[in-house]
Amino acid sequence: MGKLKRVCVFCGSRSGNRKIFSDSALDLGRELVVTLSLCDLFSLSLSLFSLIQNRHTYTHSLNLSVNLKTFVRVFKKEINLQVERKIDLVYGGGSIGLMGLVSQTAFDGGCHVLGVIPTALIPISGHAVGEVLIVSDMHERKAEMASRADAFIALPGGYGTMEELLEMITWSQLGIHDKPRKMAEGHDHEV
Ligand SMILES: C/C(=C\CNc1ncnc2c1ncn2[C@@H]1O[C@H](COP(=O)(O)O)[C@@H](O)[C@H]1O)CO
Repeated sequence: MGKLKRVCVFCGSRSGNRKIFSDSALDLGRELVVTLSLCDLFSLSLSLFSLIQNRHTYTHSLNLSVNLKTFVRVFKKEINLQVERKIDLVYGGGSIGLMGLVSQTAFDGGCHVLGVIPTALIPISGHAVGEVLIVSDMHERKAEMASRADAFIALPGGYGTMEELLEMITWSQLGIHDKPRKMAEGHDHEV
């Protein structure tokens, strides 16, 4: 499978009564962003340097300047790979409940956020961040979300979340798509 560019997140329109629910929404938002801390950068640089040192100890008689050049080249390449890992989000729109938490976190971290919302829900869904796609009904919404995402993740939620996830699983069973699905309900269930 190629690199994930955009994931569709189904999640509660409320935050639920357990801290783990909102924590999982915040964690997922951060995972989409992935910004390395200085500490991450430092440990990554150390491990890369020692890797290159070890490799070159066998081939050259420990030529430090060669190793440093190689280190800088590999480090730059590796850093770009890591820092540029932004995965875009498509979700049900609005700012209520877990939907608000995951979308705001991804948006603040620089991910593109697309909320797909039926006209009738706009008045009860709160202000959305990012791009908003207004659709006529729930069926059109689901079709848009499904076609624009490379994978589906379900966070904790209620009947709405369950229904959306089950439909994606059913579509997969029917061969309508073969996109990965993952349910994160506090624990990690593969579905
Ligand atoms: C009825 C309530 C809020 C309605 N507002 C919604 N706005 C946007 N999207 C919604 C809304 N309600 C449900 N959805 C969709 O279903 C999923 C969440 O449903 P759940 O029952 O809360 O799990 C979500 O992924 C949306 O796509 C006040 O609760």
